[in-house]
Amino acid sequence: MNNLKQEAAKAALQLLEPDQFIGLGVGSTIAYFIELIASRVSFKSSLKFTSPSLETKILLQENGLICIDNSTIATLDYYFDSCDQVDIHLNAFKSGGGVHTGEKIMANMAKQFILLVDGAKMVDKLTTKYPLCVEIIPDAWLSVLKELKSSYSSAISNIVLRKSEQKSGPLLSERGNFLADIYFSKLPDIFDLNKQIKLITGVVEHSLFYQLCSVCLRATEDGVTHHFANRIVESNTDKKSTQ
Ligand SMILES: O=C(CO)[C@H](O)[C@H](O)COP(=O)(O)O
Repeated sequence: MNNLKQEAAKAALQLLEPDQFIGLGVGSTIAYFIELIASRVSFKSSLKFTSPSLETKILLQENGLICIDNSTIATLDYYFDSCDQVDIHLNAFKSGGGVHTGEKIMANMAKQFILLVDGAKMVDKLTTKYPLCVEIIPDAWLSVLKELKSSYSSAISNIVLRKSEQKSGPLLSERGNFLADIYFSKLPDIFDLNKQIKLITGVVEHSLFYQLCSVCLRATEDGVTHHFANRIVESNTDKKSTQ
């Protein structure tokens, strides 16, 4: 599986050109991508990077890549990230990292949001395998919980407030908010879910990335395919040099 993540990251190298401004998400796929950029891209010193994740920012610095403060940026050439699960229309759950608010801001800023996945992450339709993570302003935690339970009573199996393992109490997001995972027994229509959860007062953002992704590079044992919405347009046979 890790090998396939590396293959997806390798295919993404071919999109890079000198002087681009690039956003990067977080996770093992993005860590491979950073290592590959640092070791293989001859024009890496002309590239500028940013990330919503402190972990990724540190990795960029450790690899000698230029990392810019994200609050000073309005446009990116590309935003690269992975996800927990993506459907054939390129809607994705990005719940794992708990940094979906910052990730969504970057996906919106980017001319193109590119997902890098191993084949197993792509499904016809999103499932209940992963929770929907919701960032919530702490004052509103109980009222949001009440509203979620009343609006989705028949569809939700559990709602779990993320807790810190290293100290007692809730885990805080980068913005000092709570993170709650909503587990569904039956996934509501994702068009409605995307809109309705955001309408709850106190919800900052949720981890469903609805119609935000431009292209998904999907690596399987047979190679890397480029998915645009529900079409597979090209296979990764392009050997544009990054040396
Ligand atoms: O969505 C994410 C973070 O919010 C990550 O991209 C997701 O957890 C996948 O990570 P990995 O590349 O380690 O499989």
